[in-house]
Amino acid sequence: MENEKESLHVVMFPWLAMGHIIPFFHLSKCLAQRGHKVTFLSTPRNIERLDKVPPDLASLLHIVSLPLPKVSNLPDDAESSMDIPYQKSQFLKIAFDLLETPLTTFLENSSPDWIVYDYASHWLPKRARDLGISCAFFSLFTAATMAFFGPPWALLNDERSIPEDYTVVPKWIPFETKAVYRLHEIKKNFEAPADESGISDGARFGASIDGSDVVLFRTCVEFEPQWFNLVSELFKKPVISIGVLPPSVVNDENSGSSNDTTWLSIKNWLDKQNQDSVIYVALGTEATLSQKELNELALGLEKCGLPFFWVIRNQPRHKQEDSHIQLPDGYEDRVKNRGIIHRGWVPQAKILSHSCIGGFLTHCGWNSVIEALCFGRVLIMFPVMNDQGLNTRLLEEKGVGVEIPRNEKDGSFTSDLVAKTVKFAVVSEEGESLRANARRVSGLFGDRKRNGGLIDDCVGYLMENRIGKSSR
Ligand SMILES: O=c1ccn([C@@H]2O[C@H](COP(=O)(O)OP(=O)(O)O[C@H]3O[C@H](CO)[C@@H](O)[C@H](O)[C@H]3O)[C@@H](O)[C@H]2O)c(=O)[nH]1
Repeated sequence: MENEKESLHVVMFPWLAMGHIIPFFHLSKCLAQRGHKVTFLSTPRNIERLDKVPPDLASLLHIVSLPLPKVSNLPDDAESSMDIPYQKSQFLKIAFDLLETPLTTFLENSSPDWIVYDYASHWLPKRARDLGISCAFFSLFTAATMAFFGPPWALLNDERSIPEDYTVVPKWIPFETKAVYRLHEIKKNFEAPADESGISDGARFGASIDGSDVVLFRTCVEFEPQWFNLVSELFKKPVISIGVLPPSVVNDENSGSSNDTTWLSIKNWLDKQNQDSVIYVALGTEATLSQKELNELALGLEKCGLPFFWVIRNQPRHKQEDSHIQLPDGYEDRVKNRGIIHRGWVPQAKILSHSCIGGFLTHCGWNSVIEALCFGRVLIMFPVMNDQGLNTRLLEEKGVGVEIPRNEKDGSFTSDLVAKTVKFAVVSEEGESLRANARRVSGLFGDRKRNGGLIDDCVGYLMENRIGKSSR
């Protein structure tokens, strides 16, 4: 044990999506806070989008930029899923796969103890293993979602090939559950044909899990115990919960983040609203709406009569066909003072932490759900794609939110049902049990001590189980 280092060097390598880069960066800070060296790898434009490294962590947390190789059909400045329409995401994966060589060179030169990686880099475990580096696959998806996706053998063989296959409970789930996709949700996932990058997302997941030494989950085991036990069995390898990484909005106030001016003007409006009254509306960084869907959502918010703060993401600049999508004529004047439409990036966790927020109309991306439940906000659920439908089913079962009713096949919905669902969740007497459940769950999700303890345990595991434990 004489040569054993007392601290780790961990390399973090997320997929090129803000919903992945943000939690990888968050975990990086947690590791550095515990005295470990961390190298966070991403591409230049994504690195610019990150909050600054806190000065007290600068000596341990290093950001390294890997230029994204150019590929045809991918605009030069597109470096994350937020920059392109979903249908083009396979081209981003082609470029990402070309990072295999520069990443391997980096690993050869830096010899870290561990690399923590995401689902897209299916080639990474083999490269790391050849270099004697331990591999941790970091799941930014719930255990329920990962169990539904399946064990590596099912993923690698692309057991399911048509959307309908995903609307039934798979054979490897041994208990009753409603956690399946609706047809309209899974059809969206089929809009990015895998053959362009040569490998399906399922196979990427399969190889990433299969090649790992351990799977880390960003989840709360008490929230989904049955699912967590199931993934341990399905993956046939160590599976660890690192907790939910609750957002640290108080500390961020002093981080000098570029969001500060935006935040001050948003806070100014939020401060004027009554407690528990405002609907925060945001659909993450990837989901897009058709013109008809945008209209219905807008009219529903107008009809509900409650104050709202709606973040509308700038459509990807390269999505020509969407450039005409607009709010209904005169809408912003009609809802003026009661409804704020914000275009562009906002400090979402800070908004959700504000006491005026009475509910969150969300697409149910797992980061958004965690942020909302840390602050006990009831969910009005509007899943669009990816894992969002599966999250919605789990959250409905847990009684912390209600889904806006939609046609199962084509996803159509009405503004009247948007208004009715919002009012049910946020102000109705019948909705009180949902609100109480969401507040109760914040005791689990927002418990910093318990979540911090899980990171400590994870660090202990990484220290004990690195391949080159006593040789570096
Ligand atoms: O203006 C914005 C927009 C987003 N965010 C943050 O960006 C993250 C967005 O993540 P999420 O809510 O999970 O949505 P997506 O960006 O859509 O996330 C992708 O990644 C998630 C994690 O794998 C999946 O659950 C989603 O389905 C997938 O679309 C959250 O931390 C938000 O707080 C901001 O801070 N400000």
